[in-house]
Amino acid sequence: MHEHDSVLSVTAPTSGVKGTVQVPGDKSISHRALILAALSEGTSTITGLSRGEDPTSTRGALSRFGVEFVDQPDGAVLVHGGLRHEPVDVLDCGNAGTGIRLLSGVCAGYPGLSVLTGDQYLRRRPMDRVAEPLRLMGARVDARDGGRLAPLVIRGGGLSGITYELPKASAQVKSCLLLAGLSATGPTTVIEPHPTRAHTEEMLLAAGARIEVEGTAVTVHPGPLAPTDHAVPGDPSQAAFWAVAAALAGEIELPNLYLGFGRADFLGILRRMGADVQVEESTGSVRVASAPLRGVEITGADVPGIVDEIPVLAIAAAGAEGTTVISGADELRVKESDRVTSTVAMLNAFGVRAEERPDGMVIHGQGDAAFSPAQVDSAGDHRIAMAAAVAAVARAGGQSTISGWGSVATSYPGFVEDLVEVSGATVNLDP
Ligand SMILES: O=C(O)C1=C[C@@H](OP(=O)(O)O)[C@@H](O)[C@H](O)C1
Ligand SMILES: C=C(OP(=O)(O)O)C(=O)O
Repeated sequence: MHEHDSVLSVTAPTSGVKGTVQVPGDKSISHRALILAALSEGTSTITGLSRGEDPTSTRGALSRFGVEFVDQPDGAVLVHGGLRHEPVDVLDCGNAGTGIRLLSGVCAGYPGLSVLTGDQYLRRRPMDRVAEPLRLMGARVDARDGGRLAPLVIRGGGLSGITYELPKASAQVKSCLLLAGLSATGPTTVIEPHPTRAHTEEMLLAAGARIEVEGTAVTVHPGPLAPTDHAVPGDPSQAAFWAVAAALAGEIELPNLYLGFGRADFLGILRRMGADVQVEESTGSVRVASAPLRGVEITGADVPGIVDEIPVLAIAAAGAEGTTVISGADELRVKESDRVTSTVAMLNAFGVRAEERPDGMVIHGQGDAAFSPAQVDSAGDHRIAMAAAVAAVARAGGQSTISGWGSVATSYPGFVEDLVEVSGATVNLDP
């Protein structure tokens, strides 16, 4: 896997953005579709799968268990599921936090030895959040740095169900424990401090698992999964880049998005800022058009629903009138980069005044005033890179450069093509 060090130069026209973008298949749902299909005995079909490097790493990891994936000419993927043997090699999860944490649950449930690792960014992210509860279920889990960092070594099997209160809201940790719970003795209950995206419990239910949801408690009962056909809808967190570009300068249509629980809250934030947002729930279509924006307050209860969209929402805040204060967002510090630091550094590079706080940031919006063209370092983080590209085409005249552009391939390999299509920007990619 590359080290994500290419440089994108973007020279923005002054006409803003216009058009329709079909964003890639949802990354969260793609990881889960691959995992659930792999866990069921029989053949599942996945359509609309994200071709980003993150889900592709999950697919590669599952193939180490003997799961077969067959690409069809029409883009669908057939999955001949069933974990046939312990993984024959290290599971390289690449850049994907979702991949390594969900797969840890799978490995804990499988009676064999698994080693999970990832790239330099993933190896800095906390894994004790899954290691500790998996140990409580009876898995033997060891990891670097006193059990905190990947590589992780898991000796799975023989699990007992537990009731576990998550110390922090995390759909990844919830999902890890629910997946492990499929092969435990007795039920496993996960209690969340704030509700998070519900893909795992919804998709497990569709695959025949016994799932109970009561308030913020989700319980899974052990049992086999049935092969299922998964149609992956468009990724709302990728649509957020175009929604912010449109809110600042233009108009964009975004068809076929997942707008279910915990994923579309950025649209509510953009509305609160004053953007013109139209949603057609039945088709998952969203249309966003520019309007004068104003600063908003974002607090801890908002964060799980917009956790991945904050870097690009910060660009909207930078182009708004007034101050935006984001608090309760300390989880941003343990993503692909420290997104409090990298988002503030990106804003400052564009000439926008913004300061870090321990659990968030303060952004001094500059209303209609243009941003300065910038040299931005993505810090190896796809969302920082794409948010910077949005700032460049929506508000910064002249040429901006974004280093570490290669990280975008983890989630949105076709981003540059879509950027050129809707903005008419002149781009140059220096590998
Ligand atoms: O479950 C998921 O698919 C995800 C959960 C979130 O992470 P946390 O669970 O760490 O909050 C999110 O940031 C990530 O991009 C995808
Ligand atoms: C945090 C993200 O992903 P992950 O945790 O899967 O690396 C993301 O896509 O913004």
